[in-house]
Amino acid sequence: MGLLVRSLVLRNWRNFEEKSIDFSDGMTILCGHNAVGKTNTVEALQILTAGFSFRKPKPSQLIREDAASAKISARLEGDGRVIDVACEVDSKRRHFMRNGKKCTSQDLPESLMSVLFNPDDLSFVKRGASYRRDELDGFGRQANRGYGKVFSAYQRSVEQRNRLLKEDCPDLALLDAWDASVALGGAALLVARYRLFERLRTHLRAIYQEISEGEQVDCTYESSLGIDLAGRGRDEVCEAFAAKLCEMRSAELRRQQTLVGPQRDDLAFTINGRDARAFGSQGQQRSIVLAWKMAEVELSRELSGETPLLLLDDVMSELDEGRRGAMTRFVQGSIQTVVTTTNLGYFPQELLDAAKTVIMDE
Ligand SMILES: Nc1ncnc2c1ncn2[C@@H]1O[C@H](COP(=O)(O)OP(=O)(O)OP(=O)(O)O)[C@@H](O)[C@H]1O
Repeated sequence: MGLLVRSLVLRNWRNFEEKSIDFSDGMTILCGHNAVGKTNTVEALQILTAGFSFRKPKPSQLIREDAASAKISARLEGDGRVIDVACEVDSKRRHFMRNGKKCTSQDLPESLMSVLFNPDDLSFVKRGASYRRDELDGFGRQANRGYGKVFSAYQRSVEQRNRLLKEDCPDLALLDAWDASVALGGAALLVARYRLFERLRTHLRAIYQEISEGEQVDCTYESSLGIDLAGRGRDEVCEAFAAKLCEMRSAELRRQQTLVGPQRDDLAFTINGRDARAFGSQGQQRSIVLAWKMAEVELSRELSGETPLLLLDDVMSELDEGRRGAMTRFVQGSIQTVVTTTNLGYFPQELLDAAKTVIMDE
């Protein structure tokens, strides 16, 4: 089964002064009333595995009110290995450690990746494009350290180019230089992102068909460069990007921002050939996100050779019986899962018998 999270310790973390939790190899259910700290616990697990939090908090928000710093740590065990990961937070930044030595957030997923599914994800198909891009990039950053570096470098170039575009009279020679840098970095990100997308898409199609009794889902990557990225290498994409920046120059000067590139792309889903956003029922759209998360689990396994940690934050109550059943069957396969709920009634007895339940109303 690979590495598993054995235990978690939270100190001055959000609403917790001091809290320790031990996890089972299979499913651990964190059950408790609203605001008891279930999501805060899941967030700590995500930070110690993925290296980031879906809430995108400032460091100070992670520290318990009236405390100066916070610390979370987890012990990972499996296949004869023991790895201790930790994150200390002060008011300005987070400091990561693996086996007592300093490391970066990008080092953590090399030990164990995680896939998180929460109620906000249920509108994955319908929400703004940035939500879908974040999902893809968040997965990419875990799957490959290089992805994170390429992503951050591109983001910095675009920010600097945007700053220049916002000046009263931008220096056009300098803008040319930024165009070259943005096209180069953007092409690297696009090629990496598209490769990841293609592999997720393959799993998505197969899983969706299984959970929806034969309906066909598909997903396309919509590039703001107006090109099909399939089969294109970095040089070709860089050339297309540079040409597009030339074409867009007057519009970008007018609008004072970079209007094309990975930060403008989107994913679009179809069900049996029809646009899932416009025509899909709420249930079908939820099946897409369920299948997408399962696809991330499968691809994590493929890429890292380890089964990721699955974090299901309060989603069981949001799924209808059929989809809850699909999720239940999926987690009954060998994957360590941490689930939060306010109500154990959403879980079949068979699952409750096999799971470890941690009551958090303290
Ligand atoms: N830095 C902090 N210091 C103190 N309390 C905090 C801090 N950050 C968050 N909290 C509090 O933690 C509490 C628990 O939040 P959490 O989101 O984990 O709840 P939950 O158990 O998942 O609840 P629900 O079932 O409603 O989703 C909230 O009341 C929140 O205000």
